[in-house]
Amino acid sequence: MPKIEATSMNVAASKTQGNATSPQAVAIEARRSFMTGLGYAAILSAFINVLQLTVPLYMLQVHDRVLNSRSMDTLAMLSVLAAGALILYGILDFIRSQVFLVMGGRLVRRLNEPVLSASIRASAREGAGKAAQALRDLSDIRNFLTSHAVSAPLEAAWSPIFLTVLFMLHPGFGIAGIVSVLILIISSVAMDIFTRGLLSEANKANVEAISSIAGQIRHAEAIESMGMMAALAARWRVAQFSALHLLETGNRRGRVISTVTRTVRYGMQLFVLALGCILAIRQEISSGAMIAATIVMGRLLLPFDSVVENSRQWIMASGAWKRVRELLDGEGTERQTMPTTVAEGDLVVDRLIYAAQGQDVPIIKGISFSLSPGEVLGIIGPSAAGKSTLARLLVGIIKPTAGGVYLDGNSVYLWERTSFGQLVGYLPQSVSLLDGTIRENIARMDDGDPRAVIEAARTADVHEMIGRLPLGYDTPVGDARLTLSGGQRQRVALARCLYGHPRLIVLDEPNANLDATGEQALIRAIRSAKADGAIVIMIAHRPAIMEVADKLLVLENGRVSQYGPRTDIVSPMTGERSAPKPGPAIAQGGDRR
Ligand SMILES: Nc1ncnc2c1ncn2[C@@H]1O[C@H](COP(=O)(O)OP(=O)(O)OP(=O)(O)O)[C@@H](O)[C@H]1O
Repeated sequence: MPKIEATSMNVAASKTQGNATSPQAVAIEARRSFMTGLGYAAILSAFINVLQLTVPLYMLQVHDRVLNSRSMDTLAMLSVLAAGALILYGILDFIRSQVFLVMGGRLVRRLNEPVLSASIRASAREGAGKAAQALRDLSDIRNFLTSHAVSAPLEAAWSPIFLTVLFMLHPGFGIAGIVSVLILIISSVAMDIFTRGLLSEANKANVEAISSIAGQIRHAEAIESMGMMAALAARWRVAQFSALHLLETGNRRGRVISTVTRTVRYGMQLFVLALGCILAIRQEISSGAMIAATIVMGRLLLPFDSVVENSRQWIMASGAWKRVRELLDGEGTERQTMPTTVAEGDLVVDRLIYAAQGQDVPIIKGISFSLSPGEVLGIIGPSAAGKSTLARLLVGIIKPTAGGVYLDGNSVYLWERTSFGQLVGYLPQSVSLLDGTIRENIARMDDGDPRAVIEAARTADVHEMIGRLPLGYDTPVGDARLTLSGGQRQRVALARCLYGHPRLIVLDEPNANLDATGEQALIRAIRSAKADGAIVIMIAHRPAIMEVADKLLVLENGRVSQYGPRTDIVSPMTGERSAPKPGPAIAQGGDRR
């Protein structure tokens, strides 16, 4: 999504740009706020656990006091107390659920925009489709925080309350409780050891498989027309197979452990009942104590069982959080946060070198040139010479490995993105419109001033075409809709590029889909931008539009082979030489790899 990056069309992302908080700081703050919420929930859980003793204590009292004394007053008083305690329990349980709800909502609200911006940037940088996964991860984390799985460990942490009550009822119950808890803790550790790795791998494989297929589905026309469906389905099966295999193995192991755990839990409850029975027969405890101990034992073991049962959700949620953190940590704080909205000066490309991540051989191998406002530069060269990479460097999407691109003295890469977007128009090689109306697309996904929208459309010579559409400027467009032809899309994208009189315009093959009329309109648009004082850089294979260029730069294998006034350059396309002249030194800085 390079064009989004370059023109900062994303309103949501843009709003985070203005404040100085780094994505990492937001993530740390979100985590801290989560831990604070967890602290409150833990305190509430202590009271909730105490109040869970209401039913066993009520039973104990009814059995031991009311049945012996046959006192209705005592029963009424105990019932009122128990009802009050249960109401309080309900209220606290509700408040605890709200704490998790608020925590989940707050976490998502805080991280939504940084994660969206980071996803867009990661996609622009690395073409990483899986960056979009982070947004799904955030939603999964929120769902996890509102599920029961999250509170189980907090309840388990307060198990000493129940153990104390069991010891008070009889030491035998207490010892049975400790043994049961130890067995369940061993179960949950075993669960973690035997399933965590598999489930994390399965989750990772699944995320990668879905990201990859989601990317392929976008090319539905090619898949359908050229019968690639079967081959694609086979690849999908293979990708899914490995994820499913890991998932099934992990789940099977988990199922065995949780079945054993549950059986142990029920067994220990029965044991406590039998023990209570023996103690009651020996008259060491009352029958009420026997029943109360059974219930307390059930309450003691339930959260441990729940921890084992829900461990998969914990593993998935921690995987999701890890991916979100990695995305935000990879963001870096290298962009400036101060908006700069003025750029009256030259564009200077200074000894620019760019090597893709993990590649030793640079794509751009030391380029230098400069352009003044009102100058138009045409970049030509064979396929894979590095023209589009240079265009992406010129609009600050990717970070130079060495050297830099400066507009009015400011680095285009470091520039705060929203203000930079207002000064820049970029038409990427593969044009895509965003989901929204034509008006919104031209106005860079804002409502935009209608006069400015129409002015940009007129300059791109697309105003009349839009007028003939059923809904005019309100016509919905986007990659998913086939409302416009390739040429029409390119011209709407050109209008978006020209919107707001940008100072720097970079056009990557702007005439690729245009007919002769469209090409003439494009030439008029470039002349108008030039007259307006903009710096225009255009990349083209077809020579027709180069007539509007003041200078030409011939790029070959990442190096400038010729640079100078248009009339002096030998065209690699036609082989014509207007006025022979060697490429000037300014066009050949940096190293020569
Ligand atoms: N992210 C990347 N990782 C690795 N190699 C890359 C990356 N981006 C571009 N390249 C390589 O850099 C070279 C230049 O690519 P680029 O798209 O800039 O060429 P181009 O001159 O615009 O080509 P064309 O005229 O065909 O569009 C190509 O060999 C391409 O494979």
